[in-house]
Parts: sequence; C-alpha cells; structure tokens
Amino acid sequence: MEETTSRELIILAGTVETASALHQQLKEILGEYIAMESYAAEDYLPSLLSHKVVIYSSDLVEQEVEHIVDASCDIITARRTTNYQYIDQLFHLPEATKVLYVNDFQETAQEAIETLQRIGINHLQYIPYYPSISENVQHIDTAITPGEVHLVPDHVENVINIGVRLIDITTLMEILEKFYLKDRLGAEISDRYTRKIIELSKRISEINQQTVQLHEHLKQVVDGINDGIVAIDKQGKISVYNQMMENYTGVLSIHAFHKQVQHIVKNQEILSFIFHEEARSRLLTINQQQVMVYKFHLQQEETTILIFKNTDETISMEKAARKELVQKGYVAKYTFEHIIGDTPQLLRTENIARKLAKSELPVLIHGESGTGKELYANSIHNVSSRHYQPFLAMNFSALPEELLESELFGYEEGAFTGAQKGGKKGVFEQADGGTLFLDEIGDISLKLQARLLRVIQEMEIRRIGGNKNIPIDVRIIAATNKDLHSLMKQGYFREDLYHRIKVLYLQLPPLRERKEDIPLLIYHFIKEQTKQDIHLSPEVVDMLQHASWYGNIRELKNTISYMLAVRESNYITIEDLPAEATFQANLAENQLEHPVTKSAENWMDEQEWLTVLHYIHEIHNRGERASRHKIMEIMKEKDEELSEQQIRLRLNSLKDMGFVSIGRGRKGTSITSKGIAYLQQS
Ligand SMILES: Nc1ncnc2c1ncn2[C@@H]1O[C@H](COP(=O)(O)OP(=O)(O)OP(=O)(O)O)[C@@H](O)[C@H]1O
Repeated sequence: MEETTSRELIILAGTVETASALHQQLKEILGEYIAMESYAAEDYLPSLLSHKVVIYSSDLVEQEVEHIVDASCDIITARRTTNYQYIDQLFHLPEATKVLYVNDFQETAQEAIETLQRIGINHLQYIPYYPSISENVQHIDTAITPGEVHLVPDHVENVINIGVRLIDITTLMEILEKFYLKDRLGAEISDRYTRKIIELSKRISEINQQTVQLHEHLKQVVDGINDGIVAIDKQGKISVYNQMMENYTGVLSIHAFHKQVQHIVKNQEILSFIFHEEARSRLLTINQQQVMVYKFHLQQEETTILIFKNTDETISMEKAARKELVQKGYVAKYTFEHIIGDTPQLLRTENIARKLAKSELPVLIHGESGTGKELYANSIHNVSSRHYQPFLAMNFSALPEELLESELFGYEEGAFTGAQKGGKKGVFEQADGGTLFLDEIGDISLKLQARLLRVIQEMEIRRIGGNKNIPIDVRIIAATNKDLHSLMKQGYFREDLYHRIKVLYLQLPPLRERKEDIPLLIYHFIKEQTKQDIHLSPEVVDMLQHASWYGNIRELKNTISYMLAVRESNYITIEDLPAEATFQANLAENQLEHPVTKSAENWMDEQEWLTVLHYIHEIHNRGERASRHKIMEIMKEKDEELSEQQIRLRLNSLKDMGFVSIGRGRKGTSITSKGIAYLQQS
C-alpha cells in the first residue's frame, strides 16, 4: 500500500494535445488512487525521471523521451483505441465513402484504421494519409483525423476530428498492476470502462436501428406507389425494386435485390432501352401488359432509375381528370375534326393553327364574325400540351365593364357589397395550367387593357380587394373581328398589349373567299340538324354558294336552320330560302363595308348608329311608326339618352349606308332589307 502513494504516474506524449487528453482520461478513471503528471515532447520535459511509472503515449514517442527516463522507472507503452465520444460522426457518412485517415505517421494511421474496422465501423473506405505520403489523394474530399487537423491536405472540404485516441483497457490493467491495485480495483475499473463501451455500442445500434427504420419506411412508400420502380447501381445491380415491379415481372423483390438486372428482366427490348438507348421513354410490353417506361440517371449516385407506368391506368387517370374538367365546364368542346372544309385556304389555315398549338406563346386570332374563331381557339387548346388542363373562355362584348374585372381577376370576401362569401376565383385563376380564350378583345376599355397587360406581363393576378399576388400559368388565345392595328393607331388599343397578345397570329379566311366549301358545309349542317334525307334544288345550292355571307359560317348555319324549319318536304327549293329582305341583301355582293376593314373611328361611330338602327327595328316590331321623337322616347326608357339632333345625324348616316329610308312628315323612318340583314349579322 505504501508503494502506491509514493509512486507517481508520468504520462509522456509527443504533443500537448495527446498529453492532455490521456491525462484527462486517466484522471477520470484512476485520479482518486494514483497521483499523475503529464509532459509533451514538443513542449516541455523534466530533466530526469526516477522511480516513476512512466507511460509512453505510443512507441513512437519513446525515442524522443527515453533520455529523461532512468532505469529505476517502470515503463508502459500505451495501446490506444478510438475515442468513442466522437464516433457517431462517422455513421453520418454514406456507405462506401472514400475517406483519408490522417495521422502523423503511416504506422499510426494504419493502426487507427484497423482499430476502427475492428470495432465495427467498416462501412467506409479508409485511405491512410500522413505527411510523407506520395500518393495523389486530390479526388478525396473527406478526412478523419484523431486531432491532427493541421496535417489534413488543403483540398479536403469535410474534416472530421474524432479526437485523440484513448488508452485501452489492457493498458489500464497494466497500470493498475504497476501500482498493485489490480486485485482491488481491476473489476471496478474494467466495469467503468466497459460501461463506456456499452454506451458506444448502444449508440451505434441506435443509429443502425434508425437506418433500418428509415429503410423500412422508404420501402413502404416505394411499394405504395402505383408504378413499377427499379433502381440500378453502377455495377448493373438492382438496388430498389418495388411491389408493382413484382406484379409486372412475377419476380419477388427478395430475389431481385442486389441481382444483375439482366438476370431479373429478361425482355431484350427493355434491356436494350436501359443500356443502349438515348431515349428517355419508350412504350414496351412486359408480360402482355403495355407499359410506358421512363428512364433517368442520378449523376451523383451513379444510379439509373426506371419507372414503369401502366398505359391503361394512365389513360383512365387522364379520363378522370378530364371528367372533372367537364363537370366544371372547363373544357374545349371543339377539335380540328369539327372544322369542315377542304379548300386550300382552309387547309392552310388549319395547318398553321396546328403548328401554333405546339407553342406556349400567346395567339391572336383575327377573322370576321362567324368565321370560327372560337372553334379554332378550342381546337388549338385540344392539340396543345395543355389539353388535359382547363380551357376557359371570356367574351368581352358580353359583359359590362364592372363585371368583367371580377370575372377576370376574381375578388376577396368583402371586396364590395354583394361579394360572395369566401371570395371568388377569376377566370385567370380557374384556367391555371391551361388556356384562357379572350374573345372580342378589341372591345375592352383602355382601363381594362392596362390591367390585362399587367397580368399578362407578370403572369400573376391580384384579386379585387386582395393584397397578395397569385402566380398563374395560363396560355392566352385572344380573338377579334376588329382591325386592332387600326384601333391601336387611333389610340383605342394599347400598343404594348397589342404586341403582347399578337405574338403568334392566325388569320381566318371569310367564307366568301372559300365558296367551294359551301356545299360541304350545307350538307354538314343539314346532317347535324336532322336525320332525314334532305335534298336541295340546284338553284338553292347555287344561290347559297354565290351569296356573300358577311355573317360567314354562322350565317350559313342559321340559313340552313331556317330552311329546314320552313320546308314543305325533304326537297328544299328556292321557296324555302329566307325572306328576300334578309337574304337578298347578301346575294347582291353589296358594298357594305364590314367592320373588320373599317377604321377605329368608324367602328366607334358604328356602335352608335347600330343602336339607333336596333331601336327603329324594335319600334317597327311593335307595329309603330319610327319618328325621331319615338326613337328618342324609347332610348330614354332604356337609359340611353340622345338629343334629337344626335338622332338626326345618326339617321343620316344610316340613310347614307342604305340601311334606312327616311320618309317625309308622318311617314317616319323605315328599315331597308339591307338594314335588316346588317342587324342580323351584327
Ligand atoms: N369551318 C367550320 N366548319 C364547321 N363549322 C364551323 C366552321 N367555322 C365555324 N363554324 C361554326 O360556325 C359558328 C360560328 O363559329 P364561331 O363562334 O367559332 O365564330 P367566331 O368567329 O368566334 O364568331 P364571333 O366573332 O361572332 O364570336 C359555330 O357554330 C361554329 O361551330
């Protein structure tokens, strides 16, 4: 017992860091029984040590310190092991990561690597690194070091300092022996030491447990997916293989896992797609099922992922999505198949429209009233990449300005009196992901044009009364029968908006420029409206074919409906044509200037005299005489007040155009057949 108190333990290490770490370790375990000191060769060494128990931190330190240790000392060379406190950092490194193990000498580096592997940390690829090494390690960017951070090469980004390696249990026992304490304390010290180790292995098993759980969770997720999923590593082995793949191939995942893919998937077409083809997707047949296979490569993981989609299911999913759109009424009803005609003009137009459909850019469709602008907008959407997304149409001439804004942009709850609870989405929001058809765009006010421009430019909307911007992804197709360029020149249409919407352009030919299509259209509309076997006399066909059709296809369609309604038999004769007053006006290739070709100024005027014409017609229908006074009165009733002078001017314009004849005195104004025709097509 005497011996124990008089003798002292001296720790001799190369560096201050090692000396202090070992000192701390031994003090924690043996401090209450043994007095101890520590010295580092790089720092300070006492002149001579006698009658001490000296412990060298490693055999490498011996040469540096042996000159101060005399023969009366008991010498122990420490065996050291990894510091368990820092070890879990290593478990965060992925499997097979290449790491440098950095230490001062090759032997210490090698020895530490072996220790790590021995205690079960063997998921990494260790490369020993020490100052005198010549091997090029530029490609390795992670390093582990037991406190020798200064030796880590500069290019390494990720340095894990696992601290100074500690003295192992066998060395501890040796120390106890030198102090004659082994019998008394051996079991307890060993217990303390083992407890620490158990803590470490518990931590390791916890981490392993977490990994297992995560793996299990991911497996369930991947199995829950309705597509077949396979991952192939760089050696061509299967690393992921879900339940759906089992259904496709009939091979269970336990048999597929870690096997070469060609041993599991025998289909040559699929293998050739995986290994030799550039294409990213391919329609293939696997076990008599049609599947669409998609392939992509994860660069960093050097892994190829394959996704097998059942085409029948994809089609039914698309059908379900379409059904939902249909229920909401957000679908484009027409396709190019609904566009009838085979003249070169029509085929050229259709060909251009199909090309425009492939783009994501805005399209402006220009054409006279009834030429099929809506039909084309529908068809373009239906062959575009957005065809499974909503299609919404907004007609600018159909709604008053105040309503247009809320229809377009929506509003928040409480934005105005009468605003719906919870607010309302506008068409821009509803069409998100799809196409928005803005019909009669030439009819909107400058104020609305400014708002529309902002939305189209920014591709985000702000609801009325709202304070946040909502991003939208909408393709715009606009249409007009007005000469927008001319409106722009006159200041009625914003130039910036004009250029925004007219990125792509489609001009629809008027029916009178493709008269050869008329017989085809006639029989098409007849078939559409009746199952009966209807024939037309040659004169009727001739007359219809030579009419001017300023109301274009819509007017032709209406004329057919009229003839079918009034016909006496299934043979339609000239008698069944609409009244001369409406129809003959067109036949006469009249000089009527159509709005499309009119200047903006004229068009604005037109709105005014058209209103007057409309009221004259209404007065006639009531069986009354259309005097200036009467016109004034009826307009007042409808809140559209004009002075007698203003009415006189408009009547003069109408007369100049041949739409009315103005009788003297009590006779009043009457509408000509040309006027009626014009009213009907407007
Ligand atoms: N080429 C065509 N083949 C068959 N039907 C057509 C064709 N073009 C137009 N139609 C029919 O003519 C009618 C008018 O078409 P649509 O409403 O698309 O014209 P629009 O140019 O948009 O007219 P507006 O400018 O007056 O709104 C519709 O019933 C449409 O189905």
